[in-house]
Amino acid sequence: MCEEILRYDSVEVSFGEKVVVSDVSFSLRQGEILGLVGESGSGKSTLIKAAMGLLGTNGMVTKGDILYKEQNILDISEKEKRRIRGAQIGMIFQDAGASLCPIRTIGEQIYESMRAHRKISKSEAKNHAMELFEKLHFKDGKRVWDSYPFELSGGMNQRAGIAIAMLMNPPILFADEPTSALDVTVQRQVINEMLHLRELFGTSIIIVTHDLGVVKAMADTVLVLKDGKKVEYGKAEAVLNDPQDAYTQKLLSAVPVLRRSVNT
Ligand SMILES: Nc1ncnc2c1ncn2[C@@H]1O[C@H](COP(=O)(O)OP(=O)(O)OP(=O)(O)O)[C@@H](O)[C@H]1O
Repeated sequence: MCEEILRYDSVEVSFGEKVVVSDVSFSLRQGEILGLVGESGSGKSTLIKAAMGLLGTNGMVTKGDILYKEQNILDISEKEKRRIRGAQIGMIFQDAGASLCPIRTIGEQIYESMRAHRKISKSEAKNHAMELFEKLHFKDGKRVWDSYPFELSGGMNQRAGIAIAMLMNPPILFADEPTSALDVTVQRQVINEMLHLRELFGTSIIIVTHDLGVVKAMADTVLVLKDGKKVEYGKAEAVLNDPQDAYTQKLLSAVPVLRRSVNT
């Protein structure tokens, strides 16, 4: 069995007085893909933002622990948190294209995000990016490097966003609805790319989605959230094929067909 890399222990998150996530526990092993599902507002994003220290001014973890490699990351300084974000825990969002700066090329943005964590020259950053682009089967990596986000398709921007998140080779990747803004073909491509990253680097991934088709295609384990509480948690096969909870059964009734595949 692979080593445990992340553990949530009875985590409660509140915004002001309002508790939005309560008593959630789970663990993530090296190379594991965990699907975090539930309807809108169930607390999926809040749960992952809690580990990143990105709950904003009125949000905080009010109970429990979040352990990264056995260290409680709720106790560490803001400086240490910044060191973990990006380099240890990478993140990709629903619309990576929108979070890219529109007036700077992808290459400039890659260089800047790498330089924030280590001393590196622009040509070293470029070489590193080209290697990863190649591993991810980008057809024309040099063009992506030189392009502004508006010069690339939405799908290509999203793939570039994943590559940027992976350039520091973080052991954990949080992917928050990474495919929901994409059409089916690119969605498939992005799913395959994340599976490929896990194969190449042993990356552990938490994928937040309301789409159980994506979970079916990717996840080893599934955690179902409802109103901030865990309603079901276990091996993907068991949760998806034999859901015990009525809420999971309801979610499962609207699954589009998307089979597991590693071909690009
Ligand atoms: N900054 C905030 N201040 C106050 N309440 C918040 C804040 N962020 C989230 N919430 C509340 O926390 C709850 C969980 O929200 P969250 O965004 O985590 O849900 P989600 O499952 O990720 O939803 P979606 O699928 O729509 O992204 C919601 O009731 C939401 O209104």
